[in-house]
Amino acid sequence: MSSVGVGATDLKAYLLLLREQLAPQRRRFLLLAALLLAEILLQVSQPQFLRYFVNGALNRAAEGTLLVLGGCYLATALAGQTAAVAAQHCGVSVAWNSGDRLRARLVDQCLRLDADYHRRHPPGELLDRIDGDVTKLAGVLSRTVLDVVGQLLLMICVLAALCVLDWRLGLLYVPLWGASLPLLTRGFGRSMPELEAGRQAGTGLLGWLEERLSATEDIRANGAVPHVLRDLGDRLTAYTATAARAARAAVRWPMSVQALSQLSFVLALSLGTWLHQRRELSTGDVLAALSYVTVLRQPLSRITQQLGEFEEAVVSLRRVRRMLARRPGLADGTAELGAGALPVEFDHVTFAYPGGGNVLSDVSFLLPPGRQLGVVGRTGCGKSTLIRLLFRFHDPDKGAVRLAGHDTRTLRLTSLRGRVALVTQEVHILSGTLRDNLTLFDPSVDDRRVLRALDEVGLTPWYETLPEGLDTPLGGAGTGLSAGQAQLVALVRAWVRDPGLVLLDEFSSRLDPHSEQLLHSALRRFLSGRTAVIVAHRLQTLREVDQVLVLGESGPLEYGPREDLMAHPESELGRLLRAGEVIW
Ligand SMILES: Nc1ncnc2c1ncn2[C@@H]1O[C@H](COP(=O)(O)OP(=O)(O)OP(=O)(O)O)[C@@H](O)[C@H]1O
Repeated sequence: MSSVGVGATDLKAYLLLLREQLAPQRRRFLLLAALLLAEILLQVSQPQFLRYFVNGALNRAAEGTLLVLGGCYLATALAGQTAAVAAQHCGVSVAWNSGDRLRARLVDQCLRLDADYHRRHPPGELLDRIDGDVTKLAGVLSRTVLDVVGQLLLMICVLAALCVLDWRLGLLYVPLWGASLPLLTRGFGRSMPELEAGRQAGTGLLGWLEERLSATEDIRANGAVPHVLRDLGDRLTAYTATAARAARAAVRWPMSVQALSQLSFVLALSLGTWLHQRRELSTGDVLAALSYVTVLRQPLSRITQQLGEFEEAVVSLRRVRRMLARRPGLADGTAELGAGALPVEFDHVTFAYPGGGNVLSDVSFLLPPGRQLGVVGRTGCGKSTLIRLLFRFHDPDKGAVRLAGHDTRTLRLTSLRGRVALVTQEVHILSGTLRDNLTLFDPSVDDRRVLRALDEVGLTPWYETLPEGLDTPLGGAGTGLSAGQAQLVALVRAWVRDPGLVLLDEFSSRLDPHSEQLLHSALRRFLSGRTAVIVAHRLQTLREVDQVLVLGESGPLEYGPREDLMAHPESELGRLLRAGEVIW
């Protein structure tokens, strides 16, 4: 998509989004249109009352007539203001509703996009799209079309009223304002490249800030605060330069339009005075003409403002569309997984990350349902990658990963991830109650099931200290959890979902020996009757498994029943144990 100017594609996309977002709130949108129309009609009628009032006063009209005219003038002014405020209120509510719907769509899309997309777009960047871009877009979605059409209508009505007042006023203003329209369209879209660069720079800065702020502890612990601040200074300098260019580009165009509207007022004053001196216009007519010319300034400034906002919104629209158009790298399948423990098969699987060498080469194993496999090997040999393939964060380059006989590429992702639980050492505690954190906001999960899972994992004594039980707030300003407790909470999350395959990736690395002891007895109960693949760095974890796969740098080194491998002095597993690669 071109980034220069506002093109037909942008307008088409805007109208499509407009229809999509406004269809569910058609009534409110029509009310907004009616209010804007009322505001315009009241604005056009107001100078007429002024004109008749002044002419009447100068021609000694009856007091009653003057009172009625004055009252009408005030009433139209008041009604016009009321319509403007009501339109503002209605416009904001239409904007918020359409904005919220769009935000929900983007969050849904974000949650579906694959790990690779998230790796390249940090949360700060995504936030800027979900909130910053949508806020800009929502504003113009509700009002731009109505405002531009309404202001053009106002312009036509005012020009007609000027023509009726005196043909010479019409002769001056119709061509003058007619010429202003090409000025508007000529300037429109010119500042797009600068605006786009400004938005992109802002997004990049937010992504950078989010990354650094989430690494606060590491930065402080390593004394890196001054380096981070210096880097921030450099980035802010670059950002300010780009943002200033965007701001300058945005004001160039409205300024030329403003100059035109000032000129038109001076011309009205001169022509009106001249005609008045020649007694061809009454004082009331001159005042009405000046009043109309003042009103006439509004359409230009409102249209330029709306079009300026529209330009910014088009930048946001392009970014939002790019995000919505992004298809997850992994195509969804259609097959569903049944209930019960799932057999797992790796069939000559080879995998490399983009741009890298093979991480897994020709890995094969078959794990019957209800059995547990321990995966061991040196750091970086691909253990977590094997787990990620099972959860279908990635697809193998060669071979197939099968669950219950289905190639994972053919499975519906929601079915796969509903039946497979992944517990890693990275546990995110979300702002919400303990219940929310354990059920991940699924209201259908019964409290008794949650309490039983807490008990199985040995968290009951901790749970009993919580002031509000399952309603205790966690995360944010709520109760904090130690890293070990957080890992146990992650295990409860998995337990509550009753998975047919459990993937554990160094999940017990942050537990003290006592908690680890408790966890392992809980784990035995949890894994009984379920299939599990466990990345193990400790002998105690290995004791939970039936089979062991030893991975080496150039592929699988060994695969077989744990007891056989451990008993065999020449086995790879025995060598790893002796070398301390697996901790006793
Ligand atoms: N998202 C990624 N993109 C590119 N390369 C990656 C990615 N994730 C991991 N790697 C690389 O793949 C290799 C295997 O990583 P993996 O995390 O699977 O190893 P591991 O055996 O689990 O290591 P550890 O025992 O340290 O957890 C490493 O060389 C790593 O640098």
